[in-house]
Amino acid sequence: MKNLYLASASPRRYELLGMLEHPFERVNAEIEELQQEHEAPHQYVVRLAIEKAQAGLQQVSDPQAKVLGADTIVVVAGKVLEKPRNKDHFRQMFDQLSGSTHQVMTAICVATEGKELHDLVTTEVTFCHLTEAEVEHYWSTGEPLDKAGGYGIQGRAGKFVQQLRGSYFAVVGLPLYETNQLLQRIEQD
Ligand SMILES: Cc1cn([C@H]2C[C@H](O)[C@@H](COP(=O)(O)OP(=O)(O)OP(=O)(O)O)O2)c(=O)[nH]c1=O
Repeated sequence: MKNLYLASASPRRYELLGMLEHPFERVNAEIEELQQEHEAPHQYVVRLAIEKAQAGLQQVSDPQAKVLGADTIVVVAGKVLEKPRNKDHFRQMFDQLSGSTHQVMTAICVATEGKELHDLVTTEVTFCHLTEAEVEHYWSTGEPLDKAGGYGIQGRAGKFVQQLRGSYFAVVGLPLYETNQLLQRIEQD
């Protein structure tokens, strides 16, 4: 596959897309991430993935470009948890995550000149009950800062996960199977 671009600054997405073994370049796609009133979480995450792919497409001058955008959110009891702004915000988030099941939604979108395909992957994750000391310690590692829901399943938060139903890679930021399928479909259509 040629002319593939990844519209993401996420080091995780860069590494994961590399596993699909298609050569690609990175392109900048800064967009505003703000959930609108009355916008359901699944609509929100899909909209962001589409906006990232389209913003990336604007950046490249390649008419054959296929631009991949993705977005990940954590949803607890219907509410979206974004990246933690500070320690208090992080504590509030972990109050909800500790000892319960939440959803991680990752949307992906591939945009070309004139075509756009997207998909949504939802994974259920159950966290064990965490003590205040564990939550404090996890914050002090710095790992929560740049991650939706304030945790990295691929890192120190892996040990909090009692159960996962769905795609591990989608939780980390890029569902490998679904992304590969989307790239194949855009080639064929
Ligand atoms: C839940 C979870 C999220 N994350 C990460 C994936 C995403 O990088 C990030 C969610 O934020 P996003 O806004 O989806 O992505 P981003 O800002 O990191 O990068 P870009 O918009 O440029 O593509 O959280 C993990 O690494 N591990 C996890 O277990």
